[in-house]
Amino acid sequence: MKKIVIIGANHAGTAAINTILDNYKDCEVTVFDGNSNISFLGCGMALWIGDQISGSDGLFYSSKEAMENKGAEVYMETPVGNIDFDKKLVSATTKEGTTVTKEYDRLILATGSLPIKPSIDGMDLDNVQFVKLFQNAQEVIDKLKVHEDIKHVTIVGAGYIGVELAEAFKRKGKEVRLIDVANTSLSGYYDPEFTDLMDENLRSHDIELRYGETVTKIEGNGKVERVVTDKGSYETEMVVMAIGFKPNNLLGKDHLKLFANGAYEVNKSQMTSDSDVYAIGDCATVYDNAIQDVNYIALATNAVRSGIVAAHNACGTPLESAGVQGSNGIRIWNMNMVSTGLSLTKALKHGFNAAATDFEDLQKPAFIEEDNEKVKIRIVYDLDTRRILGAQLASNYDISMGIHMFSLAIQEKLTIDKLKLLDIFFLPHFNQPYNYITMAALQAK
Ligand SMILES: Cc1cc2nc3c(=O)[nH]c(=O)nc-3n(C[C@H](O)[C@H](O)[C@H](O)COP(=O)(O)OP(=O)(O)OC[C@H]3O[C@@H](n4cnc5c(N)ncnc54)[C@H](O)[C@@H]3O)c2cc1C
Ligand SMILES: NC(=O)C1=CN([C@@H]2O[C@H](COP(=O)(O)OP(=O)(O)OC[C@H]3O[C@@H](n4cnc5c(N)ncnc54)[C@H](O)[C@@H]3O)[C@@H](O)[C@H]2O)C=CC1
Repeated sequence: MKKIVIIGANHAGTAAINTILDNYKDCEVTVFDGNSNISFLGCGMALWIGDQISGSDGLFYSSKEAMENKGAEVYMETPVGNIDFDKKLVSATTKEGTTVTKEYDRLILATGSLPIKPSIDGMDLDNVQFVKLFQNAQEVIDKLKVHEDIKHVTIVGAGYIGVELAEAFKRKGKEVRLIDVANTSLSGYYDPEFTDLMDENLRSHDIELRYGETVTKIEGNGKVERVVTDKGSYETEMVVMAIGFKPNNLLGKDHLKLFANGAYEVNKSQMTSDSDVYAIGDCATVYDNAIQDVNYIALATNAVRSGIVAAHNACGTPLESAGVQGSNGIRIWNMNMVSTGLSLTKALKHGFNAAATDFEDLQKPAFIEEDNEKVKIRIVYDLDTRRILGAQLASNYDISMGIHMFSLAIQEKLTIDKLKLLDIFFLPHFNQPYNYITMAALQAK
């Protein structure tokens, strides 16, 4: 029996565990997780806080029992404190204080990420919240219920979590302020032509936007009373920190090769610099097809795929990841935005001789008078190689499926010219004969 130990049983860990248990009967699987729950979908947090779903039950898709029923030995609330990589031993302490030591043939690290915590005064005041775990969301919801004096919430970080939570708190009837060091929301994913649309959307729902400001301290008397930035001081009763994740590399940082931000560097088989150790999900790097190099992109989708890849390799079936494009999407009130690969801003920063081709039109012919919305598209490409580097779409119409084609185009190194005469079907219920993808591609220089 091959002994496989998996540390971390959230999205990446669960995918690896299930892949092993479903496909390899000759493996002994031991799982450790420091938390009390498995597979919490953080993507549902804003929906839960904003009362758009009835509760948190549907936000889990696996459990200790489900894994045990398939044959795994699962230790919950049992953080691993030490790994002896030479002797291949993992040691953890249970909630009751017992030490469990397990030997491994292959180890899979799925320890995820931790929210970035700025070193500023006031971080330990009451009502300064982080939003990563199920328990974090529960705490926010409980506080809003109990403390009716929390009328104003300030969110630091206008990335994906910050923007989604701005809508959620507004739906809860709170006054909401969004602060970011960047000059727009979602600056890591979209160009200003798109983020301007989102900011207009946020402003029209009375979200106070404070961009280009750095929070220098949080003040209060036991609990939060105001946030102070390099440009002003603002009264508030709750501060939510959402300024990104850092990889949780605590267990392997002194033994394994690390990426610039501390993530475990892995090859396309998810193998680390120690050939018996794999790393998956938010604690590991990805191969980014847009820049054609190793990168760090923390997304649940990457976590799941990397878990599947590592599981097969750890059990002896060679399988390589196809790489990723960082495809992502967001819906705020009725506005949908999706992107993949590089924005023009990012492409230029990476040194590409990049250009963008834009087009805006109705989704369907103008004679369709109902359920027909404007769509804005941008395709980013390399003027030297003609390779497609990224795409962005925005609309009140659900254009989400459109981005997958661009994801594949980047993965397969397609040129913008190949897109110009691509066979795209037409039916007035869906689109136009001169549809915006063709039109944007035809206009490329
Ligand atoms: C609010 C929010 C919304 C999000 N929305 C989306 C979305 O819409 N789409 C998307 O693709 N992504 C989204 N993400 C990102 C996504 O949740 C992460 O990319 C994903 O959780 C990564 O999964 P993971 O299993 O690698 O790591 P994690 O989810 O961080 O899990 C790591 C696990 O390891 C355990 N662990 C850590 N250290 C130890 C130890 N020493 N011993 C034992 N166990 C340990 C932890 O308890 C945890 O269970 C969102 C994240 C948040 C917070
Ligand atoms: N829809 C989706 O796909 C979602 C994905 N996620 C993923 O989860 C991860 C974490 O999300 P976020 O925390 O929102 O990270 P993020 O990277 O999306 O956004 C962080 C934001 O914080 C800002 N920032 C950084 N330092 C700051 C500081 N000191 N003060 C003020 N602002 C600062 C950045 O400019 C950026 O806008 C990301 O990888 C994200 O992609 C999260 C939610 C939804």
